[in-house]
Amino acid sequence: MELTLTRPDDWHLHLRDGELLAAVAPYSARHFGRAIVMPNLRPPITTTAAAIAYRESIMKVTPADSDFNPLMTLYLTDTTSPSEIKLARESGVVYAVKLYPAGATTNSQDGVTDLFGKCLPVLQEMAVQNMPLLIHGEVTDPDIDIFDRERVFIETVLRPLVQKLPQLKVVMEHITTADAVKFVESCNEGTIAATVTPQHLVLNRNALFQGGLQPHNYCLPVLKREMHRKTIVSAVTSGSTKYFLGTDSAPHERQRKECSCGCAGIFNTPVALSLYAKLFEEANALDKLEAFTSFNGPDFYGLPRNTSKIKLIKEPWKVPESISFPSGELIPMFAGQMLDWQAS
Ligand SMILES: NC(=O)N[C@@H](CC(=O)O)C(=O)O
Ligand SMILES: [Zn+2]
Ligand SMILES: [Zn+2]
Repeated sequence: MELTLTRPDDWHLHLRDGELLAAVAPYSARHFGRAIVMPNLRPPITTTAAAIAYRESIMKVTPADSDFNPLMTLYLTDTTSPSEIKLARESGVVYAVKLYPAGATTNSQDGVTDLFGKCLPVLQEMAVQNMPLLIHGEVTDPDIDIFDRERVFIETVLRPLVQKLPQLKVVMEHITTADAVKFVESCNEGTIAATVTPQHLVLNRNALFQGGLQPHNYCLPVLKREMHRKTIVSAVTSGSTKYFLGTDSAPHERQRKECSCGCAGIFNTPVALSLYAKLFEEANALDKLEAFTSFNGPDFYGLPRNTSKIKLIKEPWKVPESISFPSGELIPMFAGQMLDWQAS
């Protein structure tokens, strides 16, 4: 079997910098037309000037024969100014602003400590500039069970935010719960949307402990119960335009995953399209795959859909065991396993 799709975009991607950037960028450029590039570097990308410089370093390692277009984001802090949002909009390079609650995930230590107390003027300016807010939607209170942090964030931050600023475009990134699906369904189309990763569609939390601790299945928000996975699968395969592809591919060098306190993040770019296709096939919804991978994202961002195509062929292939780069190696999601769909 063979499918031809409009070239997909990745609306949530970590490209990192330095050697890691050079190692992973070609994998994204091979399959995706554009990607929303996350700003959680050290130091984070908090200004338009830094975003422009970061984009140049991505372009330097993008293969010459690809027209991969990185769409940049700014990292929201307690001190981001409304004028920075104006600069970002005028740059034509920055397409969104990312909210990391301080302490919620990898490199979020410079994130926001009090969204309504510190960031309202910036959020208002974003609504005026039609600049989407992308959210890592988890509370950081250590007393809240880690499996409940998304649900509590929806109740305490997201719903009040949408009520206060109904004009602001919001993407709830990497949704993991039935609560998130219910929230997105209750909101206006075109204003609130969600990205969904391959891992949250094909794995539940058992995958963290299958036969022993599995660090390469560890990401944030952490995998949830099967009930949540099933609800997310139904939502994305329903044909709703509110959901779109965002891999959240988040590479960490092998030793930083396989150690006594491993980093959160799954390097899934090499297998992402393959897994999305498998999932839609199993749900008997292959006819809805292209909207999820290639239409809903650009439509939400108000950008043109890609014009070039990509082929997905149902032919078994083996995921590499590891991918080396000069100072280390990366273990991709499903390393060494056989998958059905191949993208080319
Ligand atoms: N998803 C992850 O587990 N990690 C991401 C950060 C994020 O997207 O939350 C990373 O940058 O490593
Ligand atoms: Zn996140
Ligand atoms: Zn991410």
